[in-house]
Amino acid sequence: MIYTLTLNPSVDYIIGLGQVRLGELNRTEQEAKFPGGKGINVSRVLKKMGVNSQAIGFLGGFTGDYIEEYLQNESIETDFIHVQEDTRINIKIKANSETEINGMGPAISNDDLLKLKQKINMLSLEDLLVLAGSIPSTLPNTMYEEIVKICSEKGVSFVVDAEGDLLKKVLPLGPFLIKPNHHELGELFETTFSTVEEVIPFGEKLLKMGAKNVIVSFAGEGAALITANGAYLAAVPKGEVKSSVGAGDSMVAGFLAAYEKEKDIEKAFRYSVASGSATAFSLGLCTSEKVEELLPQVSIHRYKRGELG
Ligand SMILES: Nc1ncnc2c1ncn2[C@@H]1O[C@H](COP(=O)(O)OP(=O)(O)O)[C@@H](O)[C@H]1O
Ligand SMILES: O=P(O)(O)OC[C@H]1O[C@](O)(COP(=O)(O)O)[C@@H](O)[C@@H]1O
Repeated sequence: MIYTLTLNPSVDYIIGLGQVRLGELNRTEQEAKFPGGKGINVSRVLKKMGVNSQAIGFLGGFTGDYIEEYLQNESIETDFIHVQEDTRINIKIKANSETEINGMGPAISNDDLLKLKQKINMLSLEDLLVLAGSIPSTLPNTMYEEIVKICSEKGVSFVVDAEGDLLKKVLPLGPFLIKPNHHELGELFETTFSTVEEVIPFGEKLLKMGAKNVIVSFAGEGAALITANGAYLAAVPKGEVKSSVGAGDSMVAGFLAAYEKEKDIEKAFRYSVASGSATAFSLGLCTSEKVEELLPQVSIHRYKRGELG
């Protein structure tokens, strides 16, 4: 069974307007609300692809109720721990560019934390845990490390989609997959990238640090998959971006759904990219039909060393 852990879920409030004028009254021209948070998005896209998962983490207040009900209406299994304060609301502004304001999240008590660890302790060898997104500001930033240590003792495979130290610290324990975007990868190594090829040596460093498979996304510019058996580059489909919120999470879900079915890493990468773009071209997450439609437009080639010139 796949479990997705969202320590800091959100209601994503997406607003569209021509231009944002700071310090003035702005009115929206378009708005939408969705349950959000990286693990929750992974569970929702997995479901669309016919793969069941259980969504776990912390939810609280009216925003937490909204998320739980939404997931239950989509027949997604949930087992959240309920906390006192409200789950956060993340604001996504789509004007001439995309701006995000993500909340810090509710307080989590020691009791709640203990309940979560008990839940993780019940996972077994056949399970896979996706740890995705930020952690509420009251939790120690060793949180992922602690959870991953439990997984590693129990032989549970795990995937991590998180930034900075949260990601770095879990690498020695051997995540099956990590998916930084090019900004996050750049921050890890204190550098910047201008082409997708440039990320490959840094993906290889992450393999040496312990990751088994690394996908680096580069928004509309392409994506790279780096594995012990070689690296692949993907050109992403062209289209109109409606909202890229959840595109990265859709890549993780697309990869896992396809890998679960055929255990073919290159095919899984193709699905991953098609799923990311299908979400970017939608308001909300992708549908499986949109992913299938985009698949032929994802061209993948094996990267040959020296290609960089
Ligand atoms: N402008 C775009 N055109 C086509 N696909 C896109 C575009 N922006 C994002 N995507 C798709 O979404 C994936 C993830 O986007 P990215 O912005 O790199 O990740 P994240 O959402 O994690 O920041 C990309 O690999 C691609 O498949
Ligand atoms: O936990 P974080 O890092 O604040 O991110 C949470 C946000 O990321 C999302 O999961 C979207 O992530 P991606 O666009 O990277 O796929 C939103 O639903 C949510 O608002």
